Amino acid sequence: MSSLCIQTRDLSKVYEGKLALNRVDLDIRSGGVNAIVGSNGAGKSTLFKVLLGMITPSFGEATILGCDASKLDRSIRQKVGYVNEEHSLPDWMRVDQVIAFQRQFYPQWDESLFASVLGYFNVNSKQKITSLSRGERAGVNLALAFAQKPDLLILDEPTLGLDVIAKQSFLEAILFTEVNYQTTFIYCSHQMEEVQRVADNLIVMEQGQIQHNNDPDSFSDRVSNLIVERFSNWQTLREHPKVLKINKLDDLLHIWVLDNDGEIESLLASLDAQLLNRQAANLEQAVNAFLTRKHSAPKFALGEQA
Ligand SMILES: Nc1ncnc2c1ncn2[C@@H]1O[C@H](COP(=O)(O)OP(=O)(O)OP(=O)(O)O)[C@@H](O)[C@H]1O
Repeated sequence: MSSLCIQTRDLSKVYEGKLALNRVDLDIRSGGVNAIVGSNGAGKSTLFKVLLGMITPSFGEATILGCDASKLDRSIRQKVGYVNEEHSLPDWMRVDQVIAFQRQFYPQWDESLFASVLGYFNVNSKQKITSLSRGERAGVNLALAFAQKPDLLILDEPTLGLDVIAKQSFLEAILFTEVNYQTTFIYCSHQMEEVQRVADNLIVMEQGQIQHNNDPDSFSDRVSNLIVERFSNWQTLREHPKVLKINKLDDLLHIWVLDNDGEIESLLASLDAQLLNRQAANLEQAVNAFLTRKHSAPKFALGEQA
């Protein structure tokens, strides 16, 4: 059995009365690619910041590579890479100066890995960081993180702003590094096709809690789509805890159900609704339906009457 690279118990973070992490118990095994998905504000970045010792939890515990996250020493920090969503870099430096600066802190620094990742971006090493485009800045940041050859690489929305080719290369770099250097990846993304392609494990966060921590297929298997003819009081189904979302399509309703055990079918029969089809969800549909359930929404959607 492989060891755990992350373990949290009862981990909670409250910001000025706002609960961002709600008693999170999370185990992540060493090795493999772990994708974290969740709505905006679900607590993904907060979780990363606690794990990296950048903020202190309100209560509970977090361990990273066997060490208390609030007491990480240099030897552990050298084994952990982090790329934040802003791709923050020292704007006043040139690219080659940033490389020289970073390299000295990482004994495992791999120049050829740096060059391979950065090779997908048209970056001149004499350029000032401030002159880089958003995608180029992301490219430099990712190349720096990969070149450190960390045991654990945490990436917060790494592909935001990358073009299609750069995105593809980034995914290939993840797979290459994972296989060749046994790096554990934890990255959050809103792009399900990416997650489908690279993730061995899927962590779904909702309102500061972990709702799934297992392989992506087992999550898709939990969601099914019941297609029924539209009936008069269908809106009442929206309140059912197993109903994630209902789409109206012409005279049909697509009812997305979590952990379907036949209860919704029985309910439909009692309402004289005709079930036309039952379909399995793919990963994108499953995540989309799941996150709709508790997603913030205005009292009246755009175009609806108050
Ligand atoms: N410094 C802060 N002060 C107050 N509230 C905060 C602070 N940082 C985050 N929050 C709140 O905590 C919650 C979780 O935020 P977090 O950034 O962790 O979410 P996220 O899942 O990373 O979201 P996104 O996908 O939009 O990046 C949000 O409701 C956010 O408004």
